[in-house]
Amino acid sequence: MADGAGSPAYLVGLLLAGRRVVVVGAGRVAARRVPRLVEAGAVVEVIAPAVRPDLQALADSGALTVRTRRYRAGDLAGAWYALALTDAAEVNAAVVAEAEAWHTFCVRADRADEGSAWTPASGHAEGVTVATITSHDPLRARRIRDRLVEVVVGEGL
Ligand SMILES: C[C@@]1(CC(=O)O)c2cc3[nH]c(cc4nc(cc5[nH]c(cc(n2)[C@H]1CCC(=O)O)[C@@](C)(CC(=O)O)[C@@H]5CCC(=O)O)C(CC(=O)O)=C4CCC(=O)O)c(CCC(=O)O)c3CC(=O)O
Ligand SMILES: NC(=O)C1=CN([C@@H]2O[C@H](COP(=O)(O)OP(=O)(O)OC[C@H]3O[C@@H](n4cnc5c(N)ncnc54)[C@H](O)[C@@H]3O)[C@@H](O)[C@H]2O)C=CC1
Repeated sequence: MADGAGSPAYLVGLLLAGRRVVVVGAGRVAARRVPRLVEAGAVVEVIAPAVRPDLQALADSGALTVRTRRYRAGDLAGAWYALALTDAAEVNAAVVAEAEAWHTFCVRADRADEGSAWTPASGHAEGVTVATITSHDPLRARRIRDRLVEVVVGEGL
């Protein structure tokens, strides 16, 4: 990458309301990201053999669908966006490969460069959404996000 080019990602705001999003894996990373997808109005399907209780509770409330089983080829059919968030590299690779075949943008949690989308650190304040992407430094992205939210609130921007 050229010096100063920054992250290779092109930042975009997806309007996901009513659109199918498939999340493979239902652990810690999924628990952080799935509520944001639900807030965006996405039609979320979570697929995993072991589902965290907070995600199961969201499913029980009708906010999303859970399939308590392993990922199978074909699960991404009709998805606009997908997230490969399992702790098994070969499964995440298979999900990304299926997403490529469908031309569905897909995050890969364990090896981000192998996916086709990245999750920014995002925040909301005063009717504004801020989002930050670094280059493989998520904790820095989180710090910058927190500061941007403070500035929006504190300075009334
Ligand atoms: C590139 C990206 C792609 C993507 O995943 O979308 C990615 C990738 C990876 N993250 C890894 C690790 C961690 N990520 C977090 C946290 C966050 N990660 C997020 C985003 C992104 N992470 C994408 C853009 C990031 C950017 O470049 O700016 C945030 C901002 C947003 C969100 O997740 O919602 C959220 C913080 C915001 C919040 O908290 O609000 C923590 C902390 C924690 O989990 O508590 C750890 C443990 C760190 C430690 O312990 O040091 C690993 C190694 C995995 C492994 O070891 O296998 C990879 C893999 C790789 O870089 O290839
Ligand atoms: N990108 C990021 O922000 C971060 C990425 N990671 C990485 O992301 C991955 C996931 O991390 P965690 O959520 O902490 O893991 P976790 O162990 O909490 O959850 C893993 C989930 O994957 C599911 N799973 C396993 N095999 C599956 C299969 N065949 N089909 C469908 N689901 C399957 C499990 O049932 C479980 O729900 C790990 O590789 C970890 O290193 C970790 C922290 C942050």
